Amino acid sequence: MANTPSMLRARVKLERQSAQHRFCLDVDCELPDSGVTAIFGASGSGKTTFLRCIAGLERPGQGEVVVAGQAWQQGTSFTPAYQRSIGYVFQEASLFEHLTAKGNLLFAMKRADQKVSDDYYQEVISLLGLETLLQRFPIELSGGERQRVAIARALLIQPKLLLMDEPLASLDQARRQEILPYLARLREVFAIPILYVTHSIDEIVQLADHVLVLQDGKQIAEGELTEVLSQPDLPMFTGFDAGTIWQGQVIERSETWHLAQVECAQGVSVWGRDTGISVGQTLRIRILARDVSITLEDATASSILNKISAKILRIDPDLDEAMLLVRLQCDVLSLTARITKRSAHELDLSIGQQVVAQVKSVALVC
Ligand SMILES: Nc1ncnc2c1ncn2[C@@H]1O[C@H](COP(=O)(O)OP(=O)(O)OP(=O)(O)O)[C@@H](O)[C@H]1O
Repeated sequence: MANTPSMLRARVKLERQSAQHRFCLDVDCELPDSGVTAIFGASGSGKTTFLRCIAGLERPGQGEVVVAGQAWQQGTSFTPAYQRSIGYVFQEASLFEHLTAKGNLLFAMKRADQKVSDDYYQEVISLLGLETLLQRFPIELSGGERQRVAIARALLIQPKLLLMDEPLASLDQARRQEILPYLARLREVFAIPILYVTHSIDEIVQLADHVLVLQDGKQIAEGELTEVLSQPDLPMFTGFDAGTIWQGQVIERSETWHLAQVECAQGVSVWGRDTGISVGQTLRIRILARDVSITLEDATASSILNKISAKILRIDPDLDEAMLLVRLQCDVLSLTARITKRSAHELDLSIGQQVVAQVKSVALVC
């Protein structure tokens, strides 16, 4: 079969057997060769093992790994890890402690397949905001700064593929928020495909274009971000975490109220908390079903700012016996409301009914 150079092809089967435990990874997927693909799943589902197979750090019994038209594993041929053009960023930035940040970067550049141009070096330094950190030793850097150096180091290898294994997991919430914009810019500026392992749905929403979901070593979903995160039958996106993702453009900011308005479809917009984003910028917003309520008519005296006309498409059971998931259509957008069975009964909700969905602005971050 001819390889499709535009896709990242990964078919890996690997079995681990110990006295107490058997684990089998069985993944067969074609991922986009650009943008960020999030590898998502519970602890122990095989995310790191999958990444290690792509990197050549594990040798699956059966497998095919083709990246940018190059077969790294196929039939009996297996390219060792050091010959694969990969940048790998781990949970903890493992920098050489005896070298400055710059020394660590120069060391990586020697490993690059091609000479690193001054322009590329400067672009990486400025993208990760490292100008003032270059002369410091790792011990003099914060966790977030160390991780930024580690990401720069991975980029300076000029890899064909960037693997990131929970790069923010060792950082506190403030440091994560500090690094996320760098990662978002990295996705925009460099055309390197990124496989990004994470447990965090928020990180996926902010960064990923594509998602691969693993459970017990098997892929249970794969596809475009909004499509996968809206699947009602995936256990990790149901119940308390059920939600929908809307993408839109900031059309107004209110400095008085610290709110921003995002238009997500013709005539469908929501107000959320303003984080300083500019008018005209596009962003994704995750609307959790538990932050959406339903009324039969537009209640004028309400604390809720977002009232959206909607039609009921489906009413599904929830993991919690007391709750229901009401699937709504708002123009071309879908939305889910998580309400009690009692409310659905008292409002006498039915499929096809026209209602008003109320979305709490306080729950939305723009
Ligand atoms: N070196 C090893 N030897 C034996 N079993 C291992 C080894 N590393 C991982 N495993 C097992 O393989 C399975 C997959 O582990 P893996 O680290 O890939 O999961 P993960 O989804 O990345 O988990 P986490 O989110 O906790 O990092 C688990 O059952 C784990 O216990």
